Amino acid sequence: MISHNQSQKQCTPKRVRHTQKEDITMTEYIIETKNLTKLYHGSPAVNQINLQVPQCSIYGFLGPNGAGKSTTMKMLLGLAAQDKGSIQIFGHEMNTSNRIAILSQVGSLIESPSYYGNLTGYENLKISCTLRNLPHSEINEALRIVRLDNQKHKKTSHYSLGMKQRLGIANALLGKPKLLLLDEPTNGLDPSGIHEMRELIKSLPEKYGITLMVSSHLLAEIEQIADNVGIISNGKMIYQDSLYDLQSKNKRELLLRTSNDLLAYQLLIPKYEHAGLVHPIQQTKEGLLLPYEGDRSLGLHIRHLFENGIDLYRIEERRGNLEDIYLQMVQKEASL
Ligand SMILES: Nc1ncnc2c1ncn2[C@@H]1O[C@H](COP(=O)(O)OP(=O)(O)OP(=O)(O)O)[C@@H](O)[C@H]1O
Repeated sequence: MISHNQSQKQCTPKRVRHTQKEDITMTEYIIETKNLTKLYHGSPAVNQINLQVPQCSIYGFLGPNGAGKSTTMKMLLGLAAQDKGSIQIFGHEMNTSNRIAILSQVGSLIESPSYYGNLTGYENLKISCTLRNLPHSEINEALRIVRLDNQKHKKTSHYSLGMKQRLGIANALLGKPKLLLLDEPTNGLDPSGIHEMRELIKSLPEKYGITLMVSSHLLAEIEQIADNVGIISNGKMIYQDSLYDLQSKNKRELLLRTSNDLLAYQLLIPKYEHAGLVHPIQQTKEGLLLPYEGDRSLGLHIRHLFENGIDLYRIEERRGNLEDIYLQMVQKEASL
């Protein structure tokens, strides 16, 4: 059973700002790699990455297909040998003598789990406990955390894909790990399965003090669960910071809907062109998209429109599309 202590909130997720490295001690990173590199046939699948996963966070490891996410996770789990660089987990540099002890506190779901279909979820976990020399008493609590306790006596051949994935997480939770590595855990799930998985992942740091590293090729997925983000492309880490910092890269804009958008455009454009901006206003189906303005200059614009007989129906603050920023980063790396 996940112990009483572990069920209590042990830590709150830290939103570490990587721009303030001087404030961060080494032990605040539960995983830290230095120049971690993996070569396949002489070319790097993972190229000198310095991963920094803060304790009690959900670290979203984002990158397109083939970027090197699985290879990185496999190296962290000792399933693939690195060619260069070092891995530190729980503050200890991994080597042949401490690897097993460190990894005994790490749970993972790397590939789609396979089960004995004619056995129940409970029986499958029982086998896993026996093989890993873990007490069977942990099984019920792990099943409860992933909300499969009502389905534990069903054969796994009758489980949905979402249930199989959650059983995989229950299996990873056996042994009460402090760290969980999940490789694309929502792959192939339907919207309700994705929602359940997302809620489960989000609950783990606060409720059970578990740090998670979760990979995905979908920014929208990572955006909904992660505190910190690492973006990998072509084997290289091209961005690593808090999700908040990534989101703040989004430029703010204002959407204006007026009684006469064309005239409003003609009235406002000279004000921006005087300031030297090129194509500052976009005419869209929804209205005019303007650069973000402070209260005073926005007030002047509104008065100008009003004095020219234009009614203002709506002003909304908009953020640019984070997906575009992500794609630009990835495409820039791919073109180098
Ligand atoms: N065993 C292997 N032998 C040779 N090349 C490999 C091997 N495993 C992975 N690669 C290559 O390494 C690169 C990174 O693959 P990896 O599976 O780590 O990417 P990924 O980001 O996890 O992608 P996906 O989202 O598609 O799973 C790819 O070019 C892949 O073809």
